Amino acid sequence: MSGPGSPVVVLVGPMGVGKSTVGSLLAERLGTTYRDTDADIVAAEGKEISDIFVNDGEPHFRELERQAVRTAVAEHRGVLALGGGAILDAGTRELLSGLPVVYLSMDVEEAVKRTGLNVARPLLAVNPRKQWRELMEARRHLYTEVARIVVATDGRTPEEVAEAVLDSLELKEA
Ligand SMILES: Nc1ncnc2c1ncn2[C@@H]1O[C@H](COP(=O)(O)OP(=O)(O)O)[C@@H](O)[C@H]1O
Ligand SMILES: O=C(O)C1=C[C@@H](OP(=O)(O)O)[C@@H](O)[C@H](O)C1
Ligand SMILES: [Mg+2]
Repeated sequence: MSGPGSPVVVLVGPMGVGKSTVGSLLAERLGTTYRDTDADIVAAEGKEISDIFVNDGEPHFRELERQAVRTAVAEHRGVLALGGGAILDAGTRELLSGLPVVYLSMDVEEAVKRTGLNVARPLLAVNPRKQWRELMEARRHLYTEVARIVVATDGRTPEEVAEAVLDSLELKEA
C-alpha cells in the first residue's frame, strides 16, 4: 500500500518517454514536489550520468541507482521519476510492489524522435532504433510487472499524458 511515507506517484518507463517532463507537470498539478533519481545521482556524485557510465561503468551506476531509489522511496512523498533501467534490479521491483507505479509507454518511432539526437543517453548513442528495440525486449515485461497502470504517450503532449495519469489513478488536483 502507499502510505504516508511513500510517493504519491512513481513513474517508470524507457528513456525519453517523458518521465521527467510529465513528473514535473504532475507535481505542479498535485501541488507537491518532484524528485528524479537520475538527478539525485548527478547531485551526489557531482558528474553527469554519461560520465558515470563511461568512467565508472554501468554496474557502478546501477549500484548508485539502486541506493538512490531506496532513499527516494523512503523519503519522498511527492512525484518520483526513476531512470529507465532502475527496474532491472529485482530488489527495486520488490520495493515498488504496492506503490502507485505508472508505466509510461511509447512505440519505437516515438522513442527515436524523442531520444535519437540526445547524446546524454549513453545506452542509445550508436544505433538508437536497434538499441531501443533490444532494451525494450529485455525490459517490457519488467515495466509491466511493477506497474499498477500503463499510460501510452504516443501522439500525446506531456500535459495530456499528465491528465491521463491523474485520471487513471483518480488523483485530485491541488
Ligand atoms: N509527450 C511528449 N511528447 C513529445 N515530446 C515529449 C513528450 N514527453 C517528453 N518529451 C520530450 O522527450 C524528451 C525526453 O523527455 P524526458 O522527460 O527527459 O524523458 P525521460 O525522463 O523518460 O527520459 C524531452 O526532449 C522531452 O521534451
Ligand atoms: O534506461 C536506462 O538504462 C537509463 C535511463 C536514463 O534515465 P531516463 O530514463 O530518465 O532517460 C539514465 O538513468 C541512464 O542513462 C540509463
Ligand atoms: Mg529522466
